[in-house]
Amino acid sequence: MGTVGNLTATRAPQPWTAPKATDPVAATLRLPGSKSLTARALVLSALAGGPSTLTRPLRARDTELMAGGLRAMGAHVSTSDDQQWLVRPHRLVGPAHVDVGLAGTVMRFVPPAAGLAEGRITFDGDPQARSRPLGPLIGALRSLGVRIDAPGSGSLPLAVLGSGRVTGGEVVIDASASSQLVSGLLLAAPRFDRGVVVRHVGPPVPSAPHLRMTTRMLRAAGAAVDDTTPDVWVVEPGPLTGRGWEIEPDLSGAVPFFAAALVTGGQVTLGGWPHSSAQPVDRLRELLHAMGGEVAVTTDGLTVRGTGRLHGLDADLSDVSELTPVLTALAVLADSPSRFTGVAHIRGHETDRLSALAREFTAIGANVTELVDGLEIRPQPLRGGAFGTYHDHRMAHAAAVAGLVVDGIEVDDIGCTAKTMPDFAALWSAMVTGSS
Ligand SMILES: O=C(O)C1=C[C@@H](OP(=O)(O)O)[C@@H](O)[C@H](O)C1
Ligand SMILES: C=C(OP(=O)(O)O)C(=O)O
Repeated sequence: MGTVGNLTATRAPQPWTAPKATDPVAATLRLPGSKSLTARALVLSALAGGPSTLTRPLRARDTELMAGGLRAMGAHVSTSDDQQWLVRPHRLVGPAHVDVGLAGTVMRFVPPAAGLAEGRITFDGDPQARSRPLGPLIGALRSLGVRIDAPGSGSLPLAVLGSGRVTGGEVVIDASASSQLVSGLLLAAPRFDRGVVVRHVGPPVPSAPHLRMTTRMLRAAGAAVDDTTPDVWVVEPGPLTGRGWEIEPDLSGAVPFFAAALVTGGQVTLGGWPHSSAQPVDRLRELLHAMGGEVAVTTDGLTVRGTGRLHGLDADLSDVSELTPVLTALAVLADSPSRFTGVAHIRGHETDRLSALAREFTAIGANVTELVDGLEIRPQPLRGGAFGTYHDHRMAHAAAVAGLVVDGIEVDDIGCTAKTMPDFAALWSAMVTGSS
């Protein structure tokens, strides 16, 4: 295990030996709600004109921090019922402090909303959060009329000195480091005096499906949004309405479980899957199909079946970059090489994922080479050993997938999966032992 950056543990790391599968997995799972849908629903609800509910939200570190941040600024957010959270908007006021943890959603979605608060709202998070890109958002907010104190200029910590209103208008931003820089601006924009016109200039913006999720949810909350011109998003000023949000199961969180179906030649069904999804299920279907799996939506849910074959592939993963760690785990176990590109920006995710994946998989015998914007993987036999997570939940998922077929993969800190799925280890073990 290595270290990346200046890490300070906030809780005792919990080592975990990834369970090996003795049989093909066969499971029907109920997994928690989508992080991305829950985060957006919380922000839109806090900025709405009336109360909202979130049904089957994700309760995990990232979404608890989002609820906590909005609450600290004055919104009434009740999360006591696991099945339904209630948000009653209230005038947003400082002084308040928002702990962003390591959540990109909190650090990029809440500062634009804080511009609408009256008073000083401070933001900071885990040590690793200070290396995640924030500069373009700080610059954009300043040019939209928000006063910000940011000693690091491009990173946390920062303070938003809200005046209770944001002028808004036209802004140019380089959002190649994260789609969240745009999503954050758009989510608060209906409440800006002049709305917003966001124009991206720079290398491509990643994660297009997450931007479509943002515009879709804004429209569902009553906002007028035009995203017909590539790299330009227009949000008109106007009220947001409170409403009931049905949160879908988290597709990205389900992917390690689906990967288990491919690796073991088994079958995993994700129950509660909606007929029409805001998550990139078609892209996932293409990728898993190309790697040898079969994906079907039935009345039982979203089912992935392994065929006993696991192939490598060349793919641009920019649309689904958060899947890179688990797809890398599949690729190291495949029968042919893989090349993943288009994901330079994941060096700014929870950790530098390209470097962490190359280092940790190499340490257990794999041949994984870093590219500027991706990874090259040539399958060869693996061995057990320590696997470092760098506080990154998806590194832990990747290790768990490899551990299905490799004895003795020791994950240094399985607790980091609490970021998006506090029960990951228990759900995983239940699937592997056949008790789910
Ligand atoms: O808006 C969102 O909910 C997200 C957008 C994506 O961020 P990037 O565009 O930074 O990859 C994704 O990777 C992240 O997990 C969630
Ligand atoms: C990149 C991720 O998270 P965040 O929302 O913190 O950016 C992720 O969950 O893979």
